[in-house]
Amino acid sequence: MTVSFGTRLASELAAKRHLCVGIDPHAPLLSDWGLADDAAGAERMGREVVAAAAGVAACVKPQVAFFERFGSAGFVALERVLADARAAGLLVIADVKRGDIGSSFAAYADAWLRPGSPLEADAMTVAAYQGFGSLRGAFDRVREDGKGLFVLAATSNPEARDVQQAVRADGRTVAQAMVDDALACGHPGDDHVNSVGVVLGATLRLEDFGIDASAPPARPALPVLAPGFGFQGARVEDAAEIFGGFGWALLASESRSVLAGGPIGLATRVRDRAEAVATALTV
Ligand SMILES: O=c1ccn([C@@H]2O[C@H](COP(=O)(O)O)[C@@H](O)[C@H]2O)c(=O)[nH]1
Repeated sequence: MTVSFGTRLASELAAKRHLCVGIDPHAPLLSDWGLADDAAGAERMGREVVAAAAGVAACVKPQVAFFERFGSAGFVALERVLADARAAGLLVIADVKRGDIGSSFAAYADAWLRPGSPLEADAMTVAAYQGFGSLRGAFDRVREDGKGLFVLAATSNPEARDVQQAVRADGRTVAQAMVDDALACGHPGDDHVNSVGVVLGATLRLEDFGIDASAPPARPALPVLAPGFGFQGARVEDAAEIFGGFGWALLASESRSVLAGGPIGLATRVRDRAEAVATALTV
């Protein structure tokens, strides 16, 4: 049996690595770094982030949109960043937020999770708004190839609450149903951490989404990818307070706040954020 994504993530968390460094080559950031707003600039930033994050952060999260905007050259750049991350032993979460009818979604899973694919990552972000079952094409990748999924549940953008706070016919919010459904999927080898997790924004009050963060962690624990720290306003120092029982398997994600300021001092910024979140989540 393949080693599950949940097992690999559990090792990172056991080593108190809870930081996820986002790789978001925004045009103004590339300019700050003295790089051109092109695929070569995005590649250079991505590879420097990987070098700074290796051994310090649990994972990196390339925001694929910032590579995709350069077309095929952007994908080649991303492939090189992914190869570096794999070689550095970092987990990679491709932030692609894919979702579609089952047959098309399976092709997305093939692109981002199939072993040997040029864009292979360890996990990808997915949207289940066409029904949780539409993600089934990725479940084989989870169970057979040891890959992971992060399902959008309560996202950090303010517009999302119209959809995610809506109450379904079964009385649960859409967000809570995503949490429940994610926990029900996974890999048979997931002992401590589930291979399928959710995205919960750090800027939110989870109770507004019908999510009870005070409950003790499930076993295996639901991994939570939490963007919204740093630039969007949440503080990693408050991670335990915000996420309660979800803190056990929390990945606190920061992109712009770590990338701003250029390559000089990048390693120190990554280390500082990694230490701050580890301290916040140490009970
Ligand atoms: O709810 C969500 C889901 C994903 N994101 C993504 O995370 C990063 C956040 O970047 P920062 O610079 O740290 O704000 C970005 O790639 C978003 O697309 C999110 O922000 N919220």
